[in-house]
Amino acid sequence: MNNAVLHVSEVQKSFGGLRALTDIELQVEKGKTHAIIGPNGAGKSTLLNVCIGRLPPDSGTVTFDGHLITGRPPYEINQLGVARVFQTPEIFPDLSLLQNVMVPAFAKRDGTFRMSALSSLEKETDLRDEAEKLLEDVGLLQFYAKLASSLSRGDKRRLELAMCLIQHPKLLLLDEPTAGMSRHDTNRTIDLLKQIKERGMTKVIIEHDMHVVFSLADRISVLAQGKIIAEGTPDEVRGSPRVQEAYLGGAH
Ligand SMILES: Nc1ncnc2c1ncn2[C@@H]1O[C@H](COP(=O)(O)OP(=O)(O)OP(=O)(O)O)[C@@H](O)[C@H]1O
Repeated sequence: MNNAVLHVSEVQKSFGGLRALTDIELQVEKGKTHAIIGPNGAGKSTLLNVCIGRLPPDSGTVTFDGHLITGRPPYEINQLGVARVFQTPEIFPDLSLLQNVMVPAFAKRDGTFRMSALSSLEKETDLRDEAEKLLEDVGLLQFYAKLASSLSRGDKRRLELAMCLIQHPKLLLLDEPTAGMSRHDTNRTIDLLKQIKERGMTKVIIEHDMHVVFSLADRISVLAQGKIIAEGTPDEVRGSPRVQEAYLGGAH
């Protein structure tokens, strides 16, 4: 695939005697939404952590936007344009929602962020306007002055999404972005992620909710026991007997 912005090649990762990833090949095309699905313990989060530099692979390479990023620390990979939303949201609990969204933009622009600079943050009207717009997009504007610690888990997830979007990443990695959300909020998040796609952002989504996967994905890779057992369009994956046997089953 010539237009791949993310290319994972021959990646292996073990934890002691457990092989979490075996010979992983993944190519994510620019501007597309690529879902990674698979049963619990299949290796999805491990793969994402390898891509963002949180875990070094035992062997193999990860290339992003022409840069070899294998073994580089997470902040360097982030500076290259990779942002991610985690299963457990990583937010600043003692800051307001608005401050939470502004901090990553400030940090990206200046390279570092000092808490002492926080009071000057809110005087940056362009940044503040953009942060408010993003809070509106994720449905949290009415709570902008509240402390982030007061939010539900699903709302923290949406706050973290806004914190990612203000960085204007080239690649957004989402680990179960709708977990803990009501069906209404899930659908709202799907709509938001569709809008982001229209802006040309590439996304990799790990998701258990097949409604979310089939609403958003251009391509799907299926992981089972650390191996990619299928890759293709949603229709191809849905029709694969191997996938049905390994994962989708009757329940999905
Ligand atoms: N830091 C770690 N140390 C030891 N084993 C780990 C570690 N992280 C993951 N594992 C193991 O590696 C395997 C893959 O885990 P991983 O979390 O990547 O799966 P997953 O597909 O994301 O699962 P889930 O859908 O439940 O989040 C599992 O057997 C898990 O127990």
